[in-house]
Amino acid sequence: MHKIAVLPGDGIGPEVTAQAVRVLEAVGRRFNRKFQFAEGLVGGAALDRLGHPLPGETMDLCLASDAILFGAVGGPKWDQLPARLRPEAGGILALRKELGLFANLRPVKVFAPLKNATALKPEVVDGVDLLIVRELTGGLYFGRKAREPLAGGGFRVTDELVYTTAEIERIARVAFDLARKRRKKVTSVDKANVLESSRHWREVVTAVGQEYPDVVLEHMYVDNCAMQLVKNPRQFDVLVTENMFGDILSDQASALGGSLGLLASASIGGKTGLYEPGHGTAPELAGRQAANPVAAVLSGAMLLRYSLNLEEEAGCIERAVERVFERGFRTADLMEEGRELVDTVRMGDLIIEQIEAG
Ligand SMILES: NC(=O)c1ccc[n+]([C@@H]2O[C@H](COP(=O)([O-])OP(=O)(O)OC[C@H]3O[C@@H](n4cnc5c(N)ncnc54)[C@H](O)[C@@H]3O)[C@@H](O)[C@H]2O)c1
Ligand SMILES: CC(C)[C@H](C(=O)O)[C@@H](O)C(=O)O
Ligand SMILES: [Mg+2]
Repeated sequence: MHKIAVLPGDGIGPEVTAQAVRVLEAVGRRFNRKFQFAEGLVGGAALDRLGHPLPGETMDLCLASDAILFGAVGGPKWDQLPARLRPEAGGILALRKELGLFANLRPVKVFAPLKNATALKPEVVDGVDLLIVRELTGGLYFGRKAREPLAGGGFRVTDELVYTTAEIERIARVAFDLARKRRKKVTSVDKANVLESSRHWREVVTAVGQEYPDVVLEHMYVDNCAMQLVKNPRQFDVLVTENMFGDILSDQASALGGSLGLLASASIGGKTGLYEPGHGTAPELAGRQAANPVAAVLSGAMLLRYSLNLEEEAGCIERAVERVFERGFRTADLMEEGRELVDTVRMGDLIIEQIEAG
């Protein structure tokens, strides 16, 4: 029996998470695995009901589970609150930190049937298969923050970017270990021409790289990387980078696949892995079953792979998704002429159908 905590959150979070749960149930039936799902409140939904974006009972549920399936949190309703009450800082960021989830894996693999769905030329994105390893519990997000009023009016505002050697070493090892199982190349992305933290990042990643002589290491400035991602994305295998750089580059890289609605992620390194789509709550789509649930569904596949060690089951979900695209079904974000438009629930149905067909 595998215990999975389900934290749907806000906006489209509950809609896409519902499909991910249904798909996991279908995989359970097909492979005779028992998954026990237990839902918890998080984000704005938790704040409205229980007064905190990460209530103690949700934390307890996460700690008592084998893995966590997370939707998305936040929205305009809660944007003006102080940080500790905001669904983002007080909810998902606090949860990642509490659980020690320092490594965030965000794969971007372009599905062959979708190579015309991007704004880029199909020959640029065809065959892209890269993995962003984003440091998740340090860097610019978690340094000292301040807002000090100035005598003459206005403020002096601060966000510090802090890393220790050990924090850089451990994320570098995750990247090199994963590269070993892939095409054996790591691109470390930094801003070492300007930032002291990046200068040290580069030294430490280089030193860790010596332990992996079979893996090619290159360093790239983040501004150049943003450009290279759209110009020649096939050059990349594993990218490893600071928290905020990884946040930005991963949304950008998702567009190679056609939509942010395809970007799955795994946050690992602590006791319990957390799996969430890379996108947010998309308030403009919420309540309409218009969102693409594939990022959430593929995050479920990553949960099977990284927390439960069920590789065959994970692969089954990934193949089912690809097959549904081959058959010409598209949610609105990926819609092209000559394809069939489906809503969130129908996309879930089609993936399940494919899993059941074997
Ligand atoms: N992990 C999280 O909980 C998380 C992640 C990102 C943003 N957010 C929050 O979500 C809220 C909205 O932020 P935003 O608009 O900048 O980012 P967003 O990711 O919600 O949306 C960005 C764009 O992508 C589209 N999109 C996102 N997910 C989609 C899906 N599954 N299918 C189809 N289209 C999809 C949206 O329609 C929008 O055009 C904010 O409160 C933000 O803080 C939360
Ligand atoms: C909601 C926000 C705090 C979050 C982040 O920046 O990590 C999101 O953008 C993501 O990419 O998971
Ligand atoms: Mg983001």
